[in-house]
Amino acid sequence: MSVRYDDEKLCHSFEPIHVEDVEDRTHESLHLLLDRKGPGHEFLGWMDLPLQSPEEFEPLSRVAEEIKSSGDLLVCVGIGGSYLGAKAVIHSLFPENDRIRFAGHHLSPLELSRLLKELENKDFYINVISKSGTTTEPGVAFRFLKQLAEKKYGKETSKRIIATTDASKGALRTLSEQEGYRTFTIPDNVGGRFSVLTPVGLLPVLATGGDLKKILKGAKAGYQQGSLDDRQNPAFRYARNRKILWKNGKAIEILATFEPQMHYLAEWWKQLFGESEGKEGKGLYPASADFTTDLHSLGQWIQEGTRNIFETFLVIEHYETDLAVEKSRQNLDGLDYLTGKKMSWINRKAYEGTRQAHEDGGVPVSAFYLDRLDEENLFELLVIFEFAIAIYGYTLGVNPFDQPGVEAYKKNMFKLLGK
Ligand SMILES: O=P(O)(O)OC[C@H]1O[C@H](O)[C@H](O)[C@@H](O)[C@@H]1O
Repeated sequence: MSVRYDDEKLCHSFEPIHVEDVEDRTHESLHLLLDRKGPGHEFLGWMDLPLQSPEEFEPLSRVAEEIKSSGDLLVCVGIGGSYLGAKAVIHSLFPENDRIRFAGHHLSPLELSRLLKELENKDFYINVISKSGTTTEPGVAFRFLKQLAEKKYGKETSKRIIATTDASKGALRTLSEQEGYRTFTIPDNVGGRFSVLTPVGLLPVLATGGDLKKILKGAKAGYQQGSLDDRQNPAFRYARNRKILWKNGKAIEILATFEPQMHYLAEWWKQLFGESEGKEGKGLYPASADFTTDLHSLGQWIQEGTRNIFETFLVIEHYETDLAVEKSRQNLDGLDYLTGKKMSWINRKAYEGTRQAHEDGGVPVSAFYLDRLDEENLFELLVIFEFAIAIYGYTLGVNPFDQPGVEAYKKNMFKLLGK
């Protein structure tokens, strides 16, 4: 177990009467999930994914290896759950990898033009990812990218495009079969935002250097923690705390980290939580902050603004790469008091100081500690978050596995586009 949830101080701030009531409801919700009897139970395939064995991924590992060893760029085309898991993991673990690009998660002519221009002079693979196979943003981007690939590679194009989509439905499946692309399947019972442990997340992550065995080890540890039928289960405690805070008028949760490499992890978390809990007039607004950067912008608001927020920190305990401050000749910058101190230690003190300040300012705080930033810790955390939001959704009485509200903007857009 490398991921630890610390909510001790937070729990002391709760009135016992609030805890008891919510604790029972959370326990029922955990059971609803484990017994697979709650709303949306047909989308619980994500619960089985952490228990897969590396052998089950052989074809996927082979393609990932082919891309990795080619030295070519990999362009991942997808939006929402079809790109955030891979982006979160790659940005956290391999930020130095300059052979991955993401497209299809926006409608910007500027960004897409820039990418197409860059690709003119480079060799590339495309991994187009869409569960429905009909999403507009990746569909449009893929049309441009496919045309460029066809111009460049002619008949060889089909060797350079890999589609990750539904087993039988959707335009992407039909197109892939007609064009002879290699395909990987997103299981029917796994929703997009829960798909990081399917080919959706794993092909890009493995092609970028991720270690499958470590990934599955971490995911299994997350499963063991998140599915534990015990009130010490961190996903259970986190869900219960969120419910108590929501019931007591908190509207916004800020997921805050002191590690910029975890920026996209928070973006992944925002989709996972936002789409799962924000419905029927209920749910917390999942927001995020990058510290210490945002302490110089949002810090004022968090410290003294409307008291409808609480904060969850993501903290890395040990850094493999570190720097120590060296003594200067004249101490002109006044920083000699830090001589010999490591950056990780300074970062930790910034966290401790911030946490105390925010607690003093009336912000309820808890934290997830990761022993280090690697595949095992990261996937353990991702799976704990998946369990937590499923349990929390059930405490609210909503179906955490649908997202009916996302259709509203699409309807209007399609009308305006003349679809
Ligand atoms: O994978 P796709 O079918 O292209 O869907 C991509 C994303 O878009 C939708 O609008 C949903 O709200 C998301 O949950 C989903 O992850």
